[in-house]
Amino acid sequence: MDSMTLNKPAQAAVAQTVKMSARDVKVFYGAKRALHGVNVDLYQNEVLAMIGPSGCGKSTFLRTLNRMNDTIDICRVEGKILLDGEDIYDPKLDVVQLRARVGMVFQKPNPFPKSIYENVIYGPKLHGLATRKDEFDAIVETSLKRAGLWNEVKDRLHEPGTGLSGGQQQRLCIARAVAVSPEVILMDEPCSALDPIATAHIEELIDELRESFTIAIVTHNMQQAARVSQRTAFFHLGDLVEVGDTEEIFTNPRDERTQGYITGRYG
Ligand SMILES: Nc1ncnc2c1ncn2[C@@H]1O[C@H](COP(=O)(O)OP(=O)(O)OP(=O)(O)O)[C@@H](O)[C@H]1O
Repeated sequence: MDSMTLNKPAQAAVAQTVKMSARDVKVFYGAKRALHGVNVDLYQNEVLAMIGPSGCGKSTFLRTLNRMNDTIDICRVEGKILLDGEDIYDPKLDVVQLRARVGMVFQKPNPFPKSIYENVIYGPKLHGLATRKDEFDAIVETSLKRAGLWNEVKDRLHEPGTGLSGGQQQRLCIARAVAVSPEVILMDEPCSALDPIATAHIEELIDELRESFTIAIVTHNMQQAARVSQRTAFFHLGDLVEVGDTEEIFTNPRDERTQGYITGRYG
């Protein structure tokens, strides 16, 4: 069912409200084609995991979803990416606004060299979401709470974000992403630079964030994909080979390439 009803509760993943759609998405770096025509929907209040061997195009695809590929000169995107049914590659579309609606968390925690407080209010300031100090204070508190970081930093909000541990920095980056109230959050291997405890913390957080956002996560870690996602997409050599319920993909994949990857035969 592709109803466009918004503000559904977490179990909406079952009802499958489509938030974003990729239609025959091809990506080229110069003459080289990195994606061969990807079709997939992202459902509201769902975590979609993207897995596959190195170089298969997972990150390239993730970056098409908020036009991060625009920053790469030789990169060209064909096909359609729809957000709430609207083409995000429409030339009239404001890319800064798009990235507020579709936020991103990167592999390496990358807080700005500013205070924890300034990191969180950076986006809201840029987008004019608040003007008064009490409004910014409220955004900082809510965002840090959502990112599971408030209790650890509430007494040192004006200390540098770069002084936090790696796991805390990544949660600060998540707080920075949620501070602008995005609808979709893209995560590109958000735990690969973190230890197992910090990783477990982020995974729990992803599950909580799903109640409010649509999440797409690229991961090399198949256990992580199995733990955090409701659906998984398997990419191979620029093709989206199959996408389905995570449990199904990991226990009963349809394609032998998926089977080969999840059983460790390659990748
Ligand atoms: N900026 C770029 N310029 C040229 N080619 C690129 C660029 N970024 C990616 N590619 C190529 O596109 C293909 C897909 O790369 P991509 O990084 O999307 O794969 P991936 O599945 O995310 O890999 P990994 O798991 O190693 O991060 C690869 O062949 C890669 O070399």
